[in-house]
Amino acid sequence: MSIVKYENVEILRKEHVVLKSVNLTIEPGQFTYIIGKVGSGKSSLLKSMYAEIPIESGEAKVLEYDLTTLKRKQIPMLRREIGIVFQDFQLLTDRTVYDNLMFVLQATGWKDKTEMDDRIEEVLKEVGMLTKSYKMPHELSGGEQQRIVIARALLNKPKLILADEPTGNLDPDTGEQIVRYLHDIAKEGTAVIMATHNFAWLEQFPGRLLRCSDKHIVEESNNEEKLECE
Ligand SMILES: Nc1ncnc2c1ncn2[C@@H]1O[C@H](COP(=O)(O)OP(=O)(O)OP(=O)(O)O)[C@@H](O)[C@H]1O
Repeated sequence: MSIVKYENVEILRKEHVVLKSVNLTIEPGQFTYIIGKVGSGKSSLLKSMYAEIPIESGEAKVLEYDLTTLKRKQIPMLRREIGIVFQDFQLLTDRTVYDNLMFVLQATGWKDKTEMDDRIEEVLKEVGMLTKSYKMPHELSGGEQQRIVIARALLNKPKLILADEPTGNLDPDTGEQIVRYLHDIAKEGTAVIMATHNFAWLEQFPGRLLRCSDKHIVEESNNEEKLECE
């Protein structure tokens, strides 16, 4: 089963067409970059995938959910299966890393305390942040916070991760580490879609390249071998 299947989709923001005739299929384990100018629709495309923006026309499926008929009460179920790494979903500043992660587990129906602790430990280990679980977010650097955001996105073993400019505010080395984590996650079978302005990453972390341009999604390359950048 494809992770995302869009056919002839149109995406509007306040009655203004942002993207049209979007035909896009994302398969498990695919690592996809979305590039394009400021305001070209990268975030809007990703937001449509977690039902933040409605799909006005066309056919759109994400995992087993049909976005065109999705009921409001199904949205949390869909989001539980997607890891979201977005500026709009920062860590809660009033609680520790551990409590941030626990909050998500509780909100998504986990009950067994030992299982919850084990899962928190696993995801923190995965992003190299095991020793930071009792830190408050403000005690962490931007890169460390972003790693925790990724750990949080991994909690429910998502089949899809949507990341919007995950390296935006980071220095190049820390940014590289973040892309490396996401790329490794894709190698283990999770589809990752990452909007970015910096597609130089492609050299180091091969993937599929889509461009938002002139209200369309253009496939620049679908070759996961090492690619030449512009
Ligand atoms: N909340 C909103 N309400 C109405 N229009 C919006 C909203 N957010 C974005 N838009 C419009 O939708 C279009 C696409 O914006 P979007 O944020 O998807 O672009 P982007 O490619 O992600 O840009 P950036 O590189 O700046 O993140 C722009 O014309 C923008 O003005």
